[in-house]
Formats: sequence, structure tokens, C-alpha cells
Amino acid sequence: MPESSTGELAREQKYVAALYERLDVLRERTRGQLDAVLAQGAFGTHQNRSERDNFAVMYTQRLARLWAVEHGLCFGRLDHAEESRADASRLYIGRIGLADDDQHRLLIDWRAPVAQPFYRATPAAPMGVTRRRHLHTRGRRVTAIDDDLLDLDSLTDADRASLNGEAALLAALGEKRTGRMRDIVATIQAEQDKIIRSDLNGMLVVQGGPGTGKTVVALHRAAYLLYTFRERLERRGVLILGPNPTFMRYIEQVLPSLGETDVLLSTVGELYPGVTATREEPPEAAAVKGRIAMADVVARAVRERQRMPRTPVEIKLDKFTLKLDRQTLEAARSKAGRSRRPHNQARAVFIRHLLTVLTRQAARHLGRGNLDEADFADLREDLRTEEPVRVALNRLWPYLTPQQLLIGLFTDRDRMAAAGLGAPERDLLLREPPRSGEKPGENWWSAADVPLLDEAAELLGDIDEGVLRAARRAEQEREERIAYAREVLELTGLADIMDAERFAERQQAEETYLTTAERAARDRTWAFGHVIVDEAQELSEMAWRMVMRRIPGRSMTIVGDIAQTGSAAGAASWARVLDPYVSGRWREEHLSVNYRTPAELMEVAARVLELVGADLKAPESVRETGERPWALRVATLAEAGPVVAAEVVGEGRLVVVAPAGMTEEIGTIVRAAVPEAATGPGPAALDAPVAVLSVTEAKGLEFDSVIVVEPGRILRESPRGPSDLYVALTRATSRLGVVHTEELPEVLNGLERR
Ligand SMILES: Nc1ncnc2c1ncn2[C@@H]1O[C@H](COP(=O)(O)OP(=O)(O)OP(=O)(O)O)[C@@H](O)[C@H]1O
Repeated sequence: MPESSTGELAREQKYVAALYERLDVLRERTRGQLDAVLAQGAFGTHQNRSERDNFAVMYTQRLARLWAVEHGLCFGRLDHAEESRADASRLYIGRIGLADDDQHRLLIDWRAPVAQPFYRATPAAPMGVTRRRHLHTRGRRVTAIDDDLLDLDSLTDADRASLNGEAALLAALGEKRTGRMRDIVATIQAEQDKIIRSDLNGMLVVQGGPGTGKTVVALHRAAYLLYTFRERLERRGVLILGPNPTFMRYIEQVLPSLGETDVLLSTVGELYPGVTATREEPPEAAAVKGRIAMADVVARAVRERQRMPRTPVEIKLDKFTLKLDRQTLEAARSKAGRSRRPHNQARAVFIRHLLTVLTRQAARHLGRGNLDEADFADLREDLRTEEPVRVALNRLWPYLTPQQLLIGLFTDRDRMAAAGLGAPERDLLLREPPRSGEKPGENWWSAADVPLLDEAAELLGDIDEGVLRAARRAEQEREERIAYAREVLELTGLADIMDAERFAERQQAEETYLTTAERAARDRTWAFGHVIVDEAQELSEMAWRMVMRRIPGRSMTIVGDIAQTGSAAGAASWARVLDPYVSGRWREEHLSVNYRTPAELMEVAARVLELVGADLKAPESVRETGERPWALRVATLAEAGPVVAAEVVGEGRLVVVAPAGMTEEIGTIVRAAVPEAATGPGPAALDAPVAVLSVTEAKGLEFDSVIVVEPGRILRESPRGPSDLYVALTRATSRLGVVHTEELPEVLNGLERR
């Protein structure tokens, strides 16, 4: 390294060391503030306590943020031309903003408006910047400096020699993958920055090919929006929806590394509180459940449960029999319908009407035709609690949970027929009921059921009785807590100085100490401040309905690639998906540069893309590796094992992408050659050196090397075969191979034969 550069490095080291010192001071100070608040305890008025809790949450989050930014705290510097004093014209850019006790800024948050030139300035439009410096650090040590000199006229010869426009980006892209997505805060590109800082309001669609950074940009946008609209979004929350739990694990560290922890990351299958959607089902069944027509099916299924019997209903009591004729029942039903309330609440209207009729009948039977109001009410109450009356009314208009409705529907062909499902759909959807004793939440629901549960919940509404029961239970629990607290206080001899109720409340307060994301996750009716949908092309029409309910303000970022749609229920065009909700009022941005897949691989993938759609254009790769992708024909698949083993090098990660029906078989073969290989999307998929995955499971992920097995079968396996093969071929950051026993599809003729 030339002497001048060593001197520069030492100067930067000094500055960065001072930043870390400041960070340590702030951590210690915040820790002290948190301890002080917690030490106050839960005493005083309700308002005092809620203030204390707010402060505690605030300090905890601030502390988490200060700890999260340790790695790569400062990564850049901007030098400006106009100001004369060197220190004033320099801005250091980092993960968070830091100032000293006199409020002199030491570090600028990357999301602040003044940091924008770090990502956008070019020699053609330098935005007042003469130099953009990238600082590379390991731990707290500055290891290297890269400069982009933007004011070309002012360059000295030495400057010209060190001009290194894309060095930082290329260094980042060339690094080995760790199995977890990293943030790109130091190397965000201009077209990405524009999307990250796009307006909060309205619906933004980001369409881009594989590897263009859609996911990583969406995550940085979440961090930017939280920084810029902190108050609004911290209160209402931000939801990030992704395609499957493996993908969520893959991305989960990015936001914390940017200092943002209070964001709800969820899949569609996790979005209904209390239900864990773990059951796998055939894609054809999921496709049927995803169709918009299912909204009518669910609505009809609800109406079917309000069906009137053809013959009058007789209710036998001890002394006489009451009768409800069809006309009365119809009248009650139309009254309930006119109330426009959901099923479980309209039930009250229905029951009230029938109880009035029954009370009049009963009065006649008792020879008391002219009851006054109070007696009438008493008699009515007596009837209401009579078992035969309760049973009869319940049968006519039962309370229903969404789970009961759907289990009732999918386990009964007649109900499905009545709800409008045709014979082939009935065959696909018919299921055994949950085993007795088994909670229907467990292992009964698939991800495609979740939007249907949500739809049903809208139509059914809350169960008043359930709410009442819950309230009664809560009161009972409170009393038990107070009794317990009294015992504790007596045992500890504190009974004289603290009252049991307050002691119990204090313990309770600790349980209700929830962040916005945690509260939102428990509440089906939560309205978020912003929703980001990743791999959005995979969402079914029914899933979109559910998502839209969570964001009445329609402030959304939707990222995806129509060319990669694999799910039969997924999107064929953004307009088809979004117009029903915002009819044309959405804006679209494009990402066009592929940061993941080298040019040699993209050349092969681009030919497959032509099969997906003649007018589709593959994104342009930002780098070449000089390594050509290859194809190897083997006599039997067992030979694939040693081929995979030979590809495992150093610390790199490798994925074997297999046709969906073959992952088990290939997994066994690969494990025989590489025992630590993982099969399927379990937790090991991201950490093992080798993983065997289907295309659906590998979507959105990336690996150093990829081996695709039997591409011909991937093409044939589903109507979206070409999209699936395109996805499979674009997962690699450096190497790609194809192993096949069948004839190689013509579209892959460009591969080098081994
Ligand atoms: N500006 C950048 N600096 C460094 N790395 C980047 C940049 N932009 C994207 N990358 C890297 O490129 C890779 C692809 O990004 P990402 O997964 O977000 O792409 P994608 O468009 O979502 O891809 P796909 O559609 O295939 O899921 C990631 O490793 C990401 O970190």
C-alpha cells in the first residue's frame, strides 16, 4: 500500500475508533436509563405505570438498536466541494446517526436526506460531492478504503490511479454466501436507492428479474420508512410477508442489522392468529382454494348453516309443545339478514325474534294471554334457558367459529356441493375430520386454508358468547392472581406495605409488555401502517383479499417477478392482481441489473426465459466469473452423489435443485456421498454445506453453487415448468451445473458438456 494510503487508513481508523467509543458511551447511558425506569416498579397511578412501561419499551428498543449496529457501524464518507473547512465538508455515513454531547454530528444515518448522494451521485450528476469513500471494516478495524472520485477535473494523478468505481460493490458480490441474507447498506445502487426512498403512501410495485435485489431493497425500504415516518409506523406497525418459513429465516437478520427489530415477518400461512398451517397438500388443491370464487363458496357455506327446515320445528317442553312454522322462521331470518351483521352477531336478532314468538305461544299455553312487560321478560328468560329451546335454536342458527365452518365444509361432500363446488373440486378438497381429541389447529390446516379462515372470520364475526366467556374467565383469573399475591405477601411479611391488588397488577404488567409487532401478530383485525409483500407473484387471489384487509390505507410495497410465478394460483400480471383493489392507482418501478447471477449463467437462463414469454427480458448481470455452466449425463441418478460431493469446495454453500417429486430420492443419494447434506426446507437447509430442495423451496434463496437435477422433468412437472426451471438456474452466485439421465431439453444446449 502506498504511504499516502497507509496514512489515510490510519486517519480513518482514528475517526472510526472514536465513533465506536461514542457508541459504547451511549449503550452504557441507555442501559442506566432502562435500569432506573425498571427500578421504579409498577407503583403509582395507572398513568404513571403506563408512562413507565412506555419508557421501558423505548429504552429497550434503543438499546437493541445500539447493539445491532456493531458490525460495520460506519461504512462511508462523502466529501463536498463547497465548504472550505475540511471537517465541515465531510460527512461520515453509517448504520445510525451519532452526535456528541454538544450535538455535533459525528455519523449520519444512511437514511437521512443528506446521505442520499452516497447512493445517487455520479460523475455526470455529482450532487456537490467530490469524493465518495467506502470504508471496509473488520470488527472495529478499518481494513481498506475505496474511493469514487466524482469531480473528474479536480483529480490528481494519484487520485486517477486509485479510481475504483465499482470496487466496493464487486467485493461485496464476490463474497461467499453464509446461508443468511446480509444487508447492502454500504453498496446500495442508485436505481435501488430510488425505490428505497420512494413515497410511503400508495401502492408501489417493484418488478425485477432474479437477483436484482428486490428482497434486499424491500428490507432496506422497511428500515428507511421506519426511520423517516417513525412515529406513525411504530404505532401501526410494518408487516413483511414472504413465501415460506425458510425464506423468512433467510432474511430475518437483515432488519436487526439495520437497527430495526419491531417489524412483523410472516408468511401467509402464519397470518391467522392461533392457527399453525403445517399441512402439505397437493398444488392442485391449493390452486382451487386460492381462486377468488372461493369467496362466494365460503359465503354460501355460511348461508347454508342458516338454512331453514322444510317442516315446522317442534319444541317439546314438559307441559306443552311449542311450534315454529316456516313463515316465522323466514321472517326471523330476513330480519337477521337486514341487520347486515356477520353471522354470529346476526344470530342475536334471529334468536330474539323467535324467542318473542315462542314466549307469546307459551303465554297462551299457560292461559296468560295478557302478560305485562316484566312478566313477559321473565317468561322469555325462562324459555331461553330451557334445554330443548336452546338446542332447537342452536340447530337453526348455530354459533360458528371459522374453524368449525371450514371443517364442516371440507369433510362433507353435500355441504361442498351446496356451497357451489363442482365434483372435481370436491374430490380434491374432501378431508377426514380432525381425530377426536385432536385440536383442529394442529396439523389440519394448510397455508391455502388460512385466507379461507380469514374470509370466514369476516363473515362470521366474533362470537359474543365466547367474548363473554373470555371476560368471565379473565375476571376469575384476576381474582386468583390477587389471592395468590395475598398469599405471597403474607408469606414474605410484606402485606403491611404493599396491597395485594397492586402486587398482582405489577406482575400482570410484566406479562403485557409487548412490542407493536407482537401485538399485531395476535390480532386478526390489526391495520398496519405499511405492508411489504415479497415474492408477491406467488400469492393467490384469496391471499390478496386477506392481505388487503390488513392494510386499509393501501400503503404497500409489492415486490416480485411475474416471470418467476410457480404457483398455479399465482399472478399472471400485476394489473390483474391489483386493479380489483386500487383500479390503476399503483406505481411500478423496475430493477434491471442482476447482482447475483454471473453473465455466463444468465446467458443460459435467458433462453429458458424465452419459453416463459417471448417478450420478457432477462436482467443484465453485473459481473462475469469466467466459469462456464456445464451439463453431465449420467446413466443412473445414483451417480449424481459423487458429482455433488466433488462440487463441495471450502466454505461455499451448494444447493441441489430437484423436481418436486424427487427431492426425497435425490436427498438419499446425496447424503450417501455428503453425509451432512440437508433435504427439504427444514432449519438445516440454510446452514448445511449442501441442501437438496425443490424449486418452490429454493425460491428467493441463493447459494454459491447450484446443481439442477433432471431439468427436463422440472419443465414437464407443472404448467409453470419454464418459470420453475428459470428460477432453478438463477439461484447461483458463481457456479452452475446440470445432471441428467433423460435427454437434455433443447433449451439448455448452450451448456458445456462434461
Ligand atoms: N447494491 C447491492 N450491493 C450488494 N449486494 C447486492 C446489491 N443488490 C443486490 N445485492 C445482492 O444480490 C443478491 C440478490 O438479491 P435479492 O435476493 O434481493 O434479489 P431478488 O431480486 O429478490 O431475487 P429473486 O427474484 O431471485 O428472489 C443478494 O445477495 C443481495 O445481497
